[in-house]
Amino acid sequence: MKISILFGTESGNGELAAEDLALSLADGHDVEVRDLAEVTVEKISDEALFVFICSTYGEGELPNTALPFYTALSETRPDLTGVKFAIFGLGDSFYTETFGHGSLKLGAELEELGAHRVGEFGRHDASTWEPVGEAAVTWFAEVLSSMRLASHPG
Ligand SMILES: Cc1cc2nc3c(=O)[nH]c(=O)nc-3n(C[C@H](O)[C@H](O)[C@H](O)COP(=O)(O)O)c2cc1C
Repeated sequence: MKISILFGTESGNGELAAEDLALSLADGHDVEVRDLAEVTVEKISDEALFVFICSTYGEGELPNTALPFYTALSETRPDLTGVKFAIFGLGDSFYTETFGHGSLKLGAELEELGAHRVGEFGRHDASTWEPVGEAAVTWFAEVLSSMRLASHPG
C-alpha cells in the first residue's frame, strides 16, 4: 500500500512524528513524507492512503506552514470522493478550548469535500511529555488494524 505522510508544523514536532512513523512503516510499505507547505491540493488522490499530521496554533488554527494548503482546499473545493485519509493532531491540553483543533479543522474540511477518514483521530498532548513519534506509531498501528477489520469483517 502506498502511504503518503503529509505534515504541518511550526516548531518541528509534526515533522519528527512524520519521520518516525515513516521509519516504522518502511519495511513493507511504499512510504513518502512531505511537508504540507510544499504540497498542492492536486496531489490528493485515491492512489495512496494519506496520513495528515498537523499541529495547532493561535486560537485553534492550523500552523502557518499548512495554511496555504488548507486555504486552497477551502477555495478550490476539489471533489475528494474516493480519497482515504487518517489524521493525527498535535496540540497541548494547556489550551483547553482549542486542544488539537488545527487537525480537527483540516479533517473536517477533507471530509466535507468527500474524503473518507479511516481509523480514529489521533491526538498528541505536548503536556504529557510522551514522545510524539511513539504516539504516532502506536496510533497508526490501530488505524491499520481497523482498516484490516473493515476489509475482512469477522
Ligand atoms: C503560540 C502557541 C500557540 C499554541 N496554540 C495551541 C492551541 O490553540 N491548541 C493546542 O492544542 N495547542 C496549541 N499549541 C501547542 C502546539 O500545537 C504543540 O506544542 C505542538 O506539539 C507543536 O507541534 P509542531 O512543533 O509540529 O508545530 C500552541 C503552541 C504555541 C507555541
